[in-house]
Amino acid sequence: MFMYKLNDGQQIPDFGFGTYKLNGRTGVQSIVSAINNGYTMIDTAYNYENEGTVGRAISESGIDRDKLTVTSKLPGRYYAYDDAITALQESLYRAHLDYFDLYLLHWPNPKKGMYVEAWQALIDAQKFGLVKSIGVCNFLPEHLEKLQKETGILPAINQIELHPYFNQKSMRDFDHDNGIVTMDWSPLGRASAVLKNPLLTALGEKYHKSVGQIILRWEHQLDTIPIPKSASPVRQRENMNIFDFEISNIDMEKINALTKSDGRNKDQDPAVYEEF
Ligand SMILES: NC(=O)C1=CN([C@@H]2O[C@H](COP(=O)(O)OP(=O)(O)OC[C@H]3O[C@@H](n4cnc5c(N)ncnc54)[C@H](OP(=O)(O)O)[C@@H]3O)[C@@H](O)[C@H]2O)C=CC1
Ligand SMILES: O=C(O)C(=O)[C@@H](O)[C@H](O)C(=O)CO
Repeated sequence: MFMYKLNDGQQIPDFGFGTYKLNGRTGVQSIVSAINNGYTMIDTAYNYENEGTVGRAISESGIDRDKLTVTSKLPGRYYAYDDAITALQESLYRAHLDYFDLYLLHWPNPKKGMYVEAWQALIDAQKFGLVKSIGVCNFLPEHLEKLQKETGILPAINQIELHPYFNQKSMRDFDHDNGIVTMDWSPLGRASAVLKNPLLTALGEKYHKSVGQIILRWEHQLDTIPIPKSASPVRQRENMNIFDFEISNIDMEKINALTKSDGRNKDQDPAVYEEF
């Protein structure tokens, strides 16, 4: 597995596992299965209310902690400095972990205007050793520029919605030009219509792969990190099995052309959408 080198010197895998909606005992079983299937990076969030589920799965899997990259996220209601530090400590407590490999601001929530204060808390949390790397989700160029201007420190990761119907070319370019690695949420479009797209279906037949594998391979070749979620051990294995083929440049361009300006799954435009 390829490792991305982050702007703070840390390294993270080029593929991960999403856990939104994996909760409780069945969630533990799915996450243990993902770890046994070879996933080494796990994405959770305070707001998924499953950091405990993730922690339990890590312990039941028996894997060494240092073989895993574990990510969690700070919800917008805790963006005041002291609240952010307390929430991060609570996240760690719930997950039964001493540190996160990566901790992200979950949404910029620009109307609330507190993401710089929260970012300062993450900068300090990294110094305290609570987290190895710090990043953001759903940040637009103007939000990143503000972090740079006011703290001098840019995120290591920007986790954004990315799939063939919303390929985020300009945001990817901005991240790349600023040394930020792009990670893809809902990389399979949350199993929406994209999985039935005729071009992707035809490419699946051409490369002898499923539509999901075509999409995830395309995201890999865009130099981004997909983190597909699946409760099913069979689909977990399917989703990881993308490292034995290569999509041609011409076919990459065809997939790139599927993007739509209104292609977001749920109309969550971070310029206006707020989540706490
Ligand atoms: N930072 C942010 O703001 C956000 C972060 N995230 C993170 O990104 C992760 C991934 O995104 P998510 O929204 O879950 O969506 P995904 O694009 O990963 O899609 C998950 C859905 O696809 C199905 N699925 C998985 N594999 C396949 C396959 N090979 N063929 C067909 N269907 C499949 C799953 O069903 P089944 O489980 O039955 O296999 C599930 O319904 C999240 O779990 C979360 O960790 C997500 C949204 C926002
Ligand atoms: O899943 C997440 O990380 C989110 O940020 C949510 O917004 C999620 O995308 C959602 O759909 C909530 O309704």
